[in-house]
Amino acid sequence: MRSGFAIRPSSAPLLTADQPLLRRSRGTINRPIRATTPSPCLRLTTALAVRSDFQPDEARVPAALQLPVPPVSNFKIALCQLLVTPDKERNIARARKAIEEAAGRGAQLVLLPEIWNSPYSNDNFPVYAEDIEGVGDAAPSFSMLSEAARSLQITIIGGSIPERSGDRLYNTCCVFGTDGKLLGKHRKIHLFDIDIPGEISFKESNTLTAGKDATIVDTDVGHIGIGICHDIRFPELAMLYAARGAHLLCYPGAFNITTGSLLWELMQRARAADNQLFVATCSPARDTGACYIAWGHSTLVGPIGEVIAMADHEEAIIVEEVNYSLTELRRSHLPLEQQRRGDLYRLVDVHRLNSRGL
Ligand SMILES: NC(=O)CCC(=O)C(=O)O
Repeated sequence: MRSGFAIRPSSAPLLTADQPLLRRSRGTINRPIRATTPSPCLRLTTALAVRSDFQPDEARVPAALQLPVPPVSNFKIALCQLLVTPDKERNIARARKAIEEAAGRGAQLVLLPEIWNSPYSNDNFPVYAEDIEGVGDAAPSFSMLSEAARSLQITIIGGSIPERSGDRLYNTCCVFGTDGKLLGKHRKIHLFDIDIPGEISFKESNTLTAGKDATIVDTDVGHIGIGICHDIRFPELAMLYAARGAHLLCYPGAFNITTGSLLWELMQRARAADNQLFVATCSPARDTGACYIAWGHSTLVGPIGEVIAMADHEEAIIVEEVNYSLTELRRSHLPLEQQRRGDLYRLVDVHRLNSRGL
């Protein structure tokens, strides 16, 4: 272990590719529904009626895009669960070291936590914010990520940092390609405003402005839909990414210890299972002395909602394989896309509808 990060072996997938998806021996799955076979004529009528009613293509407006062939069939992803301190320089140096270690362990994609360069608080956001369109010293976190991606020739989803743009602040995730260029930028679209008396009260909207765009980035390791923490609670965003042909969803996130235990894993597994794709999350490590205590437990989830690897709450680097053939396999077992009821419900991708042909 070169850097002193705790490395936790990944837990085994709940199901592997050669295991049956559903248990066969119990329940009603294999039981005949009818005691008698209906006449061929009746069967044909039923089949036609079902087909014309279902309209699966219309359940996504515009219609879902075909899943593009990914540029790689499998690759290693690293989730760098970092301890965040008030010392910004230290945070940047520590993140750089973690990225290098992850690349040394074969990661082609590195994911960092939400707000990793600053303590997570409304007082600190303006102090640690960077103007990522500025040059040189204006954005040391941004510059480090770009340099690391280029020199290590990996893709980096740079967690998030407070971004200053004019007189506004955003919670922003920058994605860098293997040449160090910025491929895309996601500004958190669902701000985290919560008030559970006696437990937790936090209002990101006191200092931050919500982003206006869903962000899907075309990288060397596939089409990646980006959300930041609270964004994961909104299934529509993940569905929209899936309909735009995402291979993987990445959520830098800092759930808290009140909601984290019940919901952090559940949200990730639900987004993965709903959409039959991989979901990766990355949290800061837990610091019980901090004003906001992160839940930790950065996770990689596979396309039936199975946990492939999960950190505990201390600092750690998880390096794990993403194998896209599993996505194809799961979708062939259970073709949800063809079973949708466009006659009953629809998801409208407003931007794609308006811009036609995204
Ligand atoms: N930083 C966040 O968005 C936290 C979200 C969270 O904890 C939740 O319960 O939602």
